[in-house]
Amino acid sequence: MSSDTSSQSLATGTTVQPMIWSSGGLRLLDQRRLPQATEWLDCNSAAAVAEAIRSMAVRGAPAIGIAAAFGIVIDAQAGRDYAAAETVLLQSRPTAVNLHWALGRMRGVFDAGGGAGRLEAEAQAILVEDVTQNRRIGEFGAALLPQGARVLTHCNTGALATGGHGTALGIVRSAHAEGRVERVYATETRPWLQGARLTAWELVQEGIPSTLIADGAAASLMARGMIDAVIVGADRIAANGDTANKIGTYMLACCAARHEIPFYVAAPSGTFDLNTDSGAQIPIEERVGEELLHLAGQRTAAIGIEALNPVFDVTPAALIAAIVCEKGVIRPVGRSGVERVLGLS
Ligand SMILES: CSC[C@H]1O[C@H](OP(=O)(O)O)[C@H](O)[C@@H]1O
Repeated sequence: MSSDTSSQSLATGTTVQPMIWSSGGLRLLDQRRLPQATEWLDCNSAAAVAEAIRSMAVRGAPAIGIAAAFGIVIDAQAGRDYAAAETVLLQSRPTAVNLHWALGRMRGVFDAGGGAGRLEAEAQAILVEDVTQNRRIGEFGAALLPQGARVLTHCNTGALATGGHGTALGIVRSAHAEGRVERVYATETRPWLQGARLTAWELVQEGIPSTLIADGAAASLMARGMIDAVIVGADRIAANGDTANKIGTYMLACCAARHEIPFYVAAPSGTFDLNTDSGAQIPIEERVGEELLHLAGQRTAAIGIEALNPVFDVTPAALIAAIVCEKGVIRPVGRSGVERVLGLS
């Protein structure tokens, strides 16, 4: 394990790692336990990886895709049925298109006759490429920020949500390294608290000046002139630039527009779904209401109240100042810009 770990950390070049691959098994940092505890889940089947994704032990669009790719490798090495592994992984969560994108790459290797060894190489390539892409996103995104930027971000888009470095939080990391960031305001991101538990943990570890705020406080900070830019991640970007991301993102985009604050989306090209014309067709995951009625395992809501728990929403392209991907900055945001920057026109 230690040799694999060191080789992997050398490969990805990041300190915070949501997963460690050792031939025949995938170790996942259980993000449900952070920041209070650092516990690892050992997954020895595609089904176990799928359950880890479904239960959000591992989460974040790129990280979901990478974990699923290794789930395919585990079952291939064990001689289990390829289609069964692919199906159980595809069914784990509906919104993040990176899951479909990564499994599509693995399917391509398999259909071309690739065995377990080639599949393992493809999964490792997806992981290493993701970190490289995130660093490019960081460079492109940092250049958009003013000196002394005060940035608001939502959910967790850091190393924990990717193969390393992060997307929106990757821009923050890169901009901070250039001395461009004065402070990061992280929303707590109810109900799963990715901001309070995960983003805050990453920012504190990196020594980046940061402040946690309630989700409902974001608009007033904008109104008080405390925010220079909003940067969020994405789970699926439609062909016209409409973007699905953590619930509450659309609200932030509306408030940013009201206060003429640039609203940026950061995502690798594997988050774009050109088969989906607009945000109206993006499947939005609804999770059990129990997640809303409880906090840290304690019931908080009145007994008898019903709960509605969509965990993503869609921000129309018109509210997005730019989408930053590893191939460049898409601005204005629309179908032609998406196709041009992705090299499709
Ligand atoms: C780097 S994309 C991370 C993306 O995924 C999060 O959702 P979840 O924590 O439910 O997987 C959120 O939408 C982030 O923007």
